[in-house]
Amino acid sequence: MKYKLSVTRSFSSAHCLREYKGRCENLHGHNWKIRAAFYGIELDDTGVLIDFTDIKLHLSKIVNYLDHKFLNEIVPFDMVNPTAENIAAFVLGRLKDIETKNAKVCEVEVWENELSSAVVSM
Ligand SMILES: Nc1nc2c(c(=O)[nH]1)N=C([C@H](O)[C@H](O)COP(=O)(O)OP(=O)(O)OP(=O)(O)O)CN2
Ligand SMILES: [Zn+2]
Repeated sequence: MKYKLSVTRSFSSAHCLREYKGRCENLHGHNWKIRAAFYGIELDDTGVLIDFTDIKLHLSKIVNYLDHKFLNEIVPFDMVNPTAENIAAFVLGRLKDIETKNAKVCEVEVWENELSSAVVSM
């Protein structure tokens, strides 16, 4: 069997898309939502793949870094366009810090709004 756990957080921040031909090149904001998923096949002795609390804590730290910021001014988005795709990839990379023997980060989904999201997966 395979197990997949998800934790979701939200934050608000502003961005503008460089080289974008349209209104999104102008400064604007979103109420972003992020879902991070871990997968694995082996549970520990307590029946847990990875503690939701560990994911929540780490995801909250990442979200705090992004919250109420102008994303284009903070690393890595001072160099990399702050698209939903690039934000998802950034969060996925940071979540590798809490991977365990049993649980690996497999997917991050970032919503710009209720209707549009980007998913990056391993
Ligand atoms: N593949 C991607 N496409 C776009 C991204 C992105 O991150 N990845 N980002 C944008 C802009 O951020 C833009 O703000 C999105 O605009 P839009 O889709 O028009 O949505 P709005 O939140 O502005 O609301 P609407 O009311 O639906 O216009 C563009 N594309
Ligand atoms: Zn936008």
